[in-house]
Amino acid sequence: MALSKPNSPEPDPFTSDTARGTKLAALLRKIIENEVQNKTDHVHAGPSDVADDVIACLKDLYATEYAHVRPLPWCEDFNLHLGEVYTNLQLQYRDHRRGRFQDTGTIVSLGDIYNIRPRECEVNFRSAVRKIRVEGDPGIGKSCSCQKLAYDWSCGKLDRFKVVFFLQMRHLVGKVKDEIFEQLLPEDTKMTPDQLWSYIQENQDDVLFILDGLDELSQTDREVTDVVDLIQGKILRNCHVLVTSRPYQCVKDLVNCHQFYKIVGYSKKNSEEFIHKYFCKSPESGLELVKQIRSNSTLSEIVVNPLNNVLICVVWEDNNGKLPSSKDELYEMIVNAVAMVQCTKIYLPMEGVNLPPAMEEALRDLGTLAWEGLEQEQFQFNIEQIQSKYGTTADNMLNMGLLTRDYSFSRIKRICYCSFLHKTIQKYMATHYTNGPVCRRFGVSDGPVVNRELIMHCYHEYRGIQNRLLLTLGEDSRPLFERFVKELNKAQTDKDRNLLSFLCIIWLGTSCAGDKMADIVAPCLPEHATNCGQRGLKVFGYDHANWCVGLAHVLTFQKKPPVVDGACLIQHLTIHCDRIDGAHQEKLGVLENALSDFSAMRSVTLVDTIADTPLRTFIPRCGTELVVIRINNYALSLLSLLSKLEQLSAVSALMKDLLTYLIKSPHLRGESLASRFLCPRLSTIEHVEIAACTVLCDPDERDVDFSEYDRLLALMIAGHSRLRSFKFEIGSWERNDSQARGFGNLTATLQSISEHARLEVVEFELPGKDDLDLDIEDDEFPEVDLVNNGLIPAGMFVQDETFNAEPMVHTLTECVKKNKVLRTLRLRWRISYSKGNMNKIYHGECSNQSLSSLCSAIRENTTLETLVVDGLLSHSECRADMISELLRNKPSNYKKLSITLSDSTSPRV
Ligand SMILES: Nc1ncnc2c1ncn2[C@@H]1O[C@H](COP(=O)(O)OP(=O)(O)OP(=O)(O)O)[C@@H](O)[C@H]1O
Repeated sequence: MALSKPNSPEPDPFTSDTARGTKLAALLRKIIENEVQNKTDHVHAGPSDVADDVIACLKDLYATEYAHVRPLPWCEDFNLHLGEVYTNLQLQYRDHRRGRFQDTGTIVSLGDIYNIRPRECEVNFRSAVRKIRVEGDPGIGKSCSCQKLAYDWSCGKLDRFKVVFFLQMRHLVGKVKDEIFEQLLPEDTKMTPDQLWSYIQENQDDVLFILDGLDELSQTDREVTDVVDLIQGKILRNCHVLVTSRPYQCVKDLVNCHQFYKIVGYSKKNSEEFIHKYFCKSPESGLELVKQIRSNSTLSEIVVNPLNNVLICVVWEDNNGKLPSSKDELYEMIVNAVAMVQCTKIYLPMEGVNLPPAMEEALRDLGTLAWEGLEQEQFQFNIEQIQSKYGTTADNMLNMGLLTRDYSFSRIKRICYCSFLHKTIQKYMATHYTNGPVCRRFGVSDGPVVNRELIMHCYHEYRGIQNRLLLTLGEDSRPLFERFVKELNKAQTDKDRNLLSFLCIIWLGTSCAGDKMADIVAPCLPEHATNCGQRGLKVFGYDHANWCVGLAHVLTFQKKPPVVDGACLIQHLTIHCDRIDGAHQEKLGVLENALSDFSAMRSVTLVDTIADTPLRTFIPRCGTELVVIRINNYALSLLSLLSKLEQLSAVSALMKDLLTYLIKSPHLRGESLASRFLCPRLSTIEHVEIAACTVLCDPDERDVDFSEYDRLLALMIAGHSRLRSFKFEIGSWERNDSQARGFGNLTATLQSISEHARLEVVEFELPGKDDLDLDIEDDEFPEVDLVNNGLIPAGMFVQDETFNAEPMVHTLTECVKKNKVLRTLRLRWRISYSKGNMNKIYHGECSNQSLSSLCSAIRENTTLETLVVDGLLSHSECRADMISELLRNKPSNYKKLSITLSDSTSPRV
């Protein structure tokens, strides 16, 4: 370390002093000489001597002040010594290659991470591990573990490091170099910040920085500090850093850390061990508490969290064996106890068992403070601001004990601030002690009717805040959801009910604990769920994905028996697919999982499926009777529709394969097994409707012959053995390739229909022409002449194509002969001209003999009630006569019988 030389002595100002001044001069000289001597001593002390001084100061600090935790910071005399109460925790290690957390076994405190003796082959690897990230939920013991690590070092248990700096991120306001002095060292430290920094630079491998609570570093401080550079190795790259934060926070800053641990709290054994340590002076009481906790599953879960565990001990101790059954109840008891103590202190008489109004008011204002803090992710509050905002109530708020007063760590600029004694208590206060602010951001009011306008306004105006709040509160937003349900029950019209249920599901999907709160919302939702936005509500894109997640939570809850008596299940689903962004694959996966075995869903309507809409996500594998696919606003790509159809049949094809496999496996006693378990899971879809206004060919894809559709339609019909009705409607074909045939040849489909045992209604409505998008040369199609000759309307080109309808007429005949369940069969090929396009119009041809066979089959069929065949065959005198003859002697079972021929006088090119 480079040390500067002492300055040469200044000329003596006192040599010619008068006698009166001689005494004073001598005194001053002595002072100056002492000062110079001090400086010289200091400068002559070696670097390691002064470093030893810093190390001694740090060890002293960690062994005294930092050796205690104060679980209830408002109780100054309630300190627990780490050496007595620290209890092992469970840590998990994240395997970088697999990306999953695994139990660590031997690592039960942060010190163990450094004390593991590396195997020889790992030495190099371990020395490269310098930046360690530790995450954990609130109250799980991150700070406590950091304190213990520093404490252990002060006791000589971590001698692998010469120096350990423990910095709390919420107090960090400047560069690390200065913060070490601000937070940790006394004013008379023998080193300057620059000297200590040089020492650290020269001894990097021997220095450990413990950085606690990176998530608590404010945005403003983040801009001035270099702590993130330290974590990322941009400065002091060979120093060791252990940094803690709450889960999923500051991910970007921490992503390159070499190792990643998660603290998951106490094991059952640890939590009991802590209780015994806590009650070491009254072991029977500890034993009784352990017994009570063991018999209460909610409490057993709660005490995994060390903060909750110590609070339960306190409540148990203070309440003579009365125990809360949930975290909310526990906090309620604590808050009550704290408020009561305050009343006693300030001689405020209780009103029976109730708190006096002044104290109630203070609690409500604390709720408001808590809420406003959460809204801005603020956990520390300026005391002066509280005093000026809350006036006379401020004293009670500040002194009650729910807020801890603290000074900023800086010893130079001391600011007094306060914070809730724990962040989870801030959340609890925000949701329990305020009727106003939280609900107000969601438009939920105390009025007797739903204020629809207000709810929509809040959604538009405060969606960001709503989002943040739901994420921050987690399961603590239960009371908020209870309010939503109250509002839902107030709804008098379907419009209001639909709006509120839609938003409730979105909010559930936004919350990080939506799965745990679905029980509140699910019983009150209507039977029909849809993500169709309400008039006037502009739904944010990501909220459709949140809605999918929320719906998944509701369905998962509704699947579990026993569902609340009288509560209805969601039975109909309408999804506007174009609003769900395919980028949210993960969220769609959550819905697919929940929906796949949800047997109560009777109908699914998919509106405006787009190219990447996965049908399987939205159609349960069992129970659903009706599937409707309706494309209103989009011209659908041909191949996309093909793939949709394939998926739809794949659902049941898979089941069929499984069934066949089981039936063929004698050792499984397949048949009975299959009928008991698999048959009910076989596709239960009874009705399918697919309607698209326009089918387009993707410019990059090849056009496909209609026979490709025919094959898939046939497959689908055969795959859905319980199908009772099938409707398929396409407005128009738009094609690039004039060679590919668009006319609906339904040979395979009709074959499949004729063999189907249940199908009663089949309706096809298809275009009898293609709209071809061709580059038409003027001389090839002299439009003007045609128009002038009055053959076609202006701007339209028509090309006729003859189509061999013989096979289709034959299969139709077979179908009408064979099938005895079909009641309605409509096959329509419409021709409507569109301006400006080249139209290729199909004219079906077949022999008179085939048509005659069809007419006979129609006459002999006794089960059909409606038969319409429209535009399949082109006009000829003979065909027209045969059909008139049939219609004149219409058999009595037909309510409607109609066969029309396409117009032979269509304009010709
Ligand atoms: N290992 C432990 N042994 C004994 N008590 C513990 C332990 N860990 C935590 N505690 C108790 O739980 C309380 C809360 O723990 P701590 O403050 O470390 O949580 P945290 O994870 O840092 O929370 P936050 O994220 O809110 O800062 C401590 O004050 C202490 O009383």
